[in-house]
Amino acid sequence: MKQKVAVLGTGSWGLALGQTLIENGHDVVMWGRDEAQVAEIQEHHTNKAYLPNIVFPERLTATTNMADAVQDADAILFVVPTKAIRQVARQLVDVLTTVPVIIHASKGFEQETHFRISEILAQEIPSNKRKDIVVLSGPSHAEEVAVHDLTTITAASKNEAYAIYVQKLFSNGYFRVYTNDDVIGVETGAALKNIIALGAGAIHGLGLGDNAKAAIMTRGLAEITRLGVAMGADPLTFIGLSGFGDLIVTCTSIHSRNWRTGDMLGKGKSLDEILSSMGMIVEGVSTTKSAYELAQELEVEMPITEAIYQVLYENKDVHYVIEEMMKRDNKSEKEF
Ligand SMILES: NC(=O)c1ccc[n+]([C@@H]2O[C@H](COP(=O)([O-])OP(=O)(O)OC[C@H]3O[C@@H](n4cnc5c(N)ncnc54)[C@H](O)[C@@H]3O)[C@@H](O)[C@H]2O)c1
Ligand SMILES: O=P(O)(O)OC[C@H](O)CO
Repeated sequence: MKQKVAVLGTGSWGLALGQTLIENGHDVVMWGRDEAQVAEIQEHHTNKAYLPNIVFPERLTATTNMADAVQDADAILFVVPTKAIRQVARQLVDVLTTVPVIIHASKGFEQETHFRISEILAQEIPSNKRKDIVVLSGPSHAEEVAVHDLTTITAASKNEAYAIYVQKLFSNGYFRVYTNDDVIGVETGAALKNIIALGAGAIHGLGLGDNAKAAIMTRGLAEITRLGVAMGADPLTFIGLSGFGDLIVTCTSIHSRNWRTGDMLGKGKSLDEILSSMGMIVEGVSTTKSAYELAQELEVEMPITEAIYQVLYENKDVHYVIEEMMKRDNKSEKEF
């Protein structure tokens, strides 16, 4: 059945998902705070800074007026950077006139509080003003979805009916959506893989070999699983799309902002220089800090995260942190 969906966020992922929904026959209005981005979508059906070669369908409209965007909405998709989720949710509550399904497709933890995104949304949007909150997450670069490259993704909710609602909303011939009931696992896998992608990029930038790439991905998955399980996730989720799947794509794709950031760090550029040239959100940088703090709080061993934290936040040299990691006490692969 045709649905009206408001997409909050006019970045690359919001646009690719908005286009997918339009192609599935739904009505979509995008909300963005950036007047220039909204005007470009309205007038030229493009966002040349984020998805340079894509012309979006004319039916994909955008506005800076949130009340207009969410009017009559059956579903509202949050796809702004994690740091903006709480503030955008507060703005939404003031203008909501329907009781929509809330979906989010962002990846990260709130700084300081370490809340997952669905937790922030549940705190800010009263339960009588919304239906369920569903997480949409998996190995999916906007650049590929926007040109209909085959993609698989997960819709996660404790309430199967709403996960199926989101599955049906987005599924089509190039976009296959699976359901999952492990919201914690899906959100933690999605957030934490960005840290490992920073490391995989750095390994590439340093000119290290394929063995090292395999090592960081495999041992990265081990520490993602350790922290995720300590936060209440099902360990099996981490061998699914939002764990292993997203880890592979983010650690190997040239489209990954996190991988590219790591690559440039490995080549000796400074973090400030890299982030200002990127012009797009690199969630792994703030997630590294949250995960480092969470690991200490929950007493979980995360040597790769710790090493990346030291490079990003303590100005340690990449070669030095790799050497220190390799010198750690011998251990069994099965130690958890
Ligand atoms: N790009 C992808 O391929 C992709 C895929 C899956 C998930 N994600 C996740 O989706 C989220 C958004 O990523 P993106 O790639 O679309 O980012 P982006 O950098 O391409 O765009 C971010 C958008 O958010 C807007 N924005 C920034 N701060 C804001 C604020 N305070 N209030 C309102 N809007 C604000 C920007 O103007 C921009 O339109 C991230 O959490 C990212 O990890 C991205
Ligand atoms: O470009 P990245 O590194 O933010 O990754 C985007 C998506 O999370 C990949 O699934």
